[in-house]
Amino acid sequence: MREALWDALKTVNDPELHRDLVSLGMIERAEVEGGVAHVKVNLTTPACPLKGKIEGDVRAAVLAVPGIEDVNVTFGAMVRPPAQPALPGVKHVILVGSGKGGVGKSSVAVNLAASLAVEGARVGLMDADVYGPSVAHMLGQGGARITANAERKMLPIEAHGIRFISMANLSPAGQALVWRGPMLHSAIQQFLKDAAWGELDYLIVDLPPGTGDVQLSLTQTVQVTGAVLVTTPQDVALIDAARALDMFRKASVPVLGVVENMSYFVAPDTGLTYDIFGRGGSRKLGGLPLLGEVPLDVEVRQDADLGIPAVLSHPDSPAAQAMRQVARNLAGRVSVQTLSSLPEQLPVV
Ligand SMILES: Nc1ncnc2c1ncn2[C@@H]1O[C@H](COP(=O)(O)OP(=O)(O)OP(=O)(O)O)[C@@H](O)[C@H]1O
Repeated sequence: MREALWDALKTVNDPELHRDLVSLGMIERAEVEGGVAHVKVNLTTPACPLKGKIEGDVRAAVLAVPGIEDVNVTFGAMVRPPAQPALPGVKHVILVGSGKGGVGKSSVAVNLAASLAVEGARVGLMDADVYGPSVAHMLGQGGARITANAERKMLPIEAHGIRFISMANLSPAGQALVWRGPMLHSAIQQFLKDAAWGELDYLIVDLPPGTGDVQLSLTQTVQVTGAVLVTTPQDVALIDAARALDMFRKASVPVLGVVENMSYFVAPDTGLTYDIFGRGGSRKLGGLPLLGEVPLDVEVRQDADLGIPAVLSHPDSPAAQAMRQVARNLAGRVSVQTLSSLPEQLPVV
């Protein structure tokens, strides 16, 4: 019976990886007791966007085995590291970039990090937007100061389940930075390598807008899993987003997808939808996977100013729901990219 159960599980494919759950090492436990099958699936990310589909497929395949009357499916999750992890203890470094400023890149980075943390992932957030660091403010920690541990490594600040480091927590408030390329390069290196990040599944990096020194430094300092491009749908933002896309491609950084922010607006009084910047415009960006369309929502702005990500303070709002879906889709893309480059038969984790 046990063998028949495993054979049935071999027929269930991960919908994105198009490989069966057994060869992907995702079945942690599969037993039959008194006609009831107990199956534990170890997902490749706690933020798996296809958990419901996988559960349905497992149930259907297992219940087709003669003698099995019921099935109990449980889930665990472990984010798989790439063949070469980004930093010791850090599995994936994900850059969040934009061509144009003010399109909501930091808002997306903060809400992405908070969403992944809510799903159960260990998440860090590095504010590499050294000219306009806003992450600390958006997490309600603008006044906090970074301290060092006994090994003289910077200790990330913890807020809302996220460990983060921002220049805003190092330099006196309100002072402009006038650093040039080499100084920026060493600051970025220190943020990455001289910080006690600990064990992280995802380190999200909020880049400055555009295509400059910081972006280059980052891609040269660590093995980056990929980048997310944030844009609004209007042409003037898309032109700059295309430049950022070109930069990532030249630096051999895979672009995992695009987030269309301020995609549309639903009037709270009438319920009418307005495509203020031309919803769907980001599809013009050369066939990149669309991770999600986030509406303009006054709560996103208010919550950022109050220092609590919208996905935490207004989880049911359409913008928060869209951000949560962006995070799941991103986590799915990271898993696909990581597992498609690994060998045929993977060990069970
Ligand atoms: N979906 C949204 N709905 C409403 N307001 C938003 C939304 N996204 C971002 N904002 C607001 O727009 C402004 C710019 O957002 P944010 O700072 O995240 O952009 P950015 O692209 O990181 O900017 P910069 O170029 O300064 O780094 C902020 O006031 C933010 O609260």
